[in-house]
Amino acid sequence: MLELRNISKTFNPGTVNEKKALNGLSVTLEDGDFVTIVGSNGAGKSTLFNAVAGDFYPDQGSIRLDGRNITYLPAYRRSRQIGRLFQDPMRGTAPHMTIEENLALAYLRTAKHQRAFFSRVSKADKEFFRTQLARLDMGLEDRMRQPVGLLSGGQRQALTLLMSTMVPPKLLLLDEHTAALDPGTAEKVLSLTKEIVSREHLTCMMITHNMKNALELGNRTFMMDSGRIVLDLKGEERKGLTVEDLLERFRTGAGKALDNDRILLSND
Ligand SMILES: Nc1ncnc2c1ncn2[C@@H]1O[C@H](COP(=O)(O)OP(=O)(O)OP(=O)(O)O)[C@@H](O)[C@H]1O
Repeated sequence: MLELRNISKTFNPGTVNEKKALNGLSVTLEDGDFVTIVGSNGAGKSTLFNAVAGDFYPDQGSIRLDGRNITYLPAYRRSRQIGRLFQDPMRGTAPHMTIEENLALAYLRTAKHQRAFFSRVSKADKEFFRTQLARLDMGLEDRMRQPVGLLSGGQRQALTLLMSTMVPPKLLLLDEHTAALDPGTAEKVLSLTKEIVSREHLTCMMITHNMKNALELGNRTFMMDSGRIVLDLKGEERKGLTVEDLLERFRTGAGKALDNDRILLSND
């Protein structure tokens, strides 16, 4: 589904601030892979997502999505096939528009349902939105005419998740999408994530600083350091691993201890 070949990206080349954020990274994701990603501070996790989403073009290497070379495809054209959630629940939704209008925008802009005018949201579309919202189990189906700005962070993040997956994307990128939520809400949004990814059979990558989540969710875990994937754990090798095992494997793979202040500060 996703094939990255020898991707490199250096920021501020030739200056004192030069930083090699991605360093010849190669990996292939199979259809339906749900990969959790952990790593040290500045390992290149978000940069990897930025490269895949097309926020910049890599200095070298190639990116293929579902067999198509998208290395130099502009971000706005990839966004129809790649869903993305960020840590900040305020990103991804328009606060002054209603829940229904936000859903309609997300729905109508996808290739399959692309229609010229917003006014063409049909009664059937609205009913579809209502059913989808009810699945979130947050009562949002009864608040469809309310502006999104009135929702809590967790409700907004759940809505963004719905907007990104209502028409299943080829790839879903989750960049610490529950890190800014309180523990109870984070758990709820994570369980929704699990449910949607499994129901829609999505191919998904999720960056997390929660090592337990990294092992419990998905079928595969990448550990990143210095712009590379130093460990790619799946199948039997991944089963039964504890957080301590994971830290030890990282130490062996990267030749140093995992250095991430968010992991160290979290009580998870
Ligand atoms: N646009 C940019 N300009 C300059 N440097 C950048 C840019 N984006 C990222 N970097 C640098 O590239 C390196 C990788 O950053 P990235 O945000 O991908 O790390 P990360 O693994 O997501 O880290 P963290 O867990 O700390 O969020 C860091 O040293 C960062 O400062």
